[in-house]
Amino acid sequence: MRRLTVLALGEAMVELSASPDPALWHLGFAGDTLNTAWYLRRLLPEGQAVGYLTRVGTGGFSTRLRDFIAAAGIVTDHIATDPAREVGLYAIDLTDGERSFTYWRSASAARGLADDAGALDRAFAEAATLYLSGITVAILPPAGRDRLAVALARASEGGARVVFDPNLRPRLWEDAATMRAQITRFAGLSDLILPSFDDEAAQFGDEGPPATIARYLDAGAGAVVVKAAGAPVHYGGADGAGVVADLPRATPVDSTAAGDSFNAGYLAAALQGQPPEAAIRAGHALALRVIAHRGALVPI
Ligand SMILES: O=C(O)C(=O)C[C@H](O)[C@H](O)COP(=O)(O)O
Repeated sequence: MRRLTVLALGEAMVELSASPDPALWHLGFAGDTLNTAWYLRRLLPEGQAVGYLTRVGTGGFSTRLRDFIAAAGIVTDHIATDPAREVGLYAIDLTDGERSFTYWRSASAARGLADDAGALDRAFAEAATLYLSGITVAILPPAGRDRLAVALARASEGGARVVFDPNLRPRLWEDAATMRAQITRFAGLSDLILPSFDDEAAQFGDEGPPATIARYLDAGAGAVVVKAAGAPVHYGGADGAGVVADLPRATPVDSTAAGDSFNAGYLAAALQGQPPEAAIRAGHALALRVIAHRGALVPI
């Protein structure tokens, strides 16, 4: 038995989200893979441990972030410290409930999360499922991406399952061609990919969700579930193929973390043995609750 049911890896940041009073901003903590880990911790049974792997600094905000993750019940043993750097920050701007982000993260400690190959191997050996995103890869220097790919391939050979959300953020990448090449590379190392159709269409030119599925299966992914913001969800690959069409829709208060929470709902259901269609419904139901509130992490 591996100690961790899921180990998520990536960057957690200080989050500023607007409040009804325009002069007041709410300060929280979030980051795409942390959001998924946070919801997973709430959805999985007590005995199934969820861990988070990142790097933080030594200052007050870093300490508070680490305490926040621990207080959520997430295992923090794989959070390393960089005495020379600090955690990043992002703010959510809302236009009719649709979110856009402003980042201050270019020198964050998390950019070094793959600096130590031995630490990656030791952490990955403890986890049954490894969860990462395109943002996890985007923030790394080229050598970090290579170390991460090697460690994931080794873990996969050792029996770990790799789950990847491409979470395409062109602004975080040096250029679009590198983004597409690296996303395709990490997709090829993954057992399950959870892309969002609008982003995939914009960056890869996919004509419909079946094209997204075909492209990622061609890249070497095991299975693909294409999120679609309330439109029918298509899935294909090793777990079977189909479309879930009759999903309820809602107007978001804040769409932040819709995708991250869908992933948590999907994974929690799949880890309890649910088939893809039931897992998709569980993911969608959680995302609907999350977009009814401001900020990425909302009480459920
Ligand atoms: O952009 C980043 O680096 C972040 O991690 C900030 C956000 O918390 C997530 O990106 C939300 O993700 P969505 O589910 O796509 O709304």
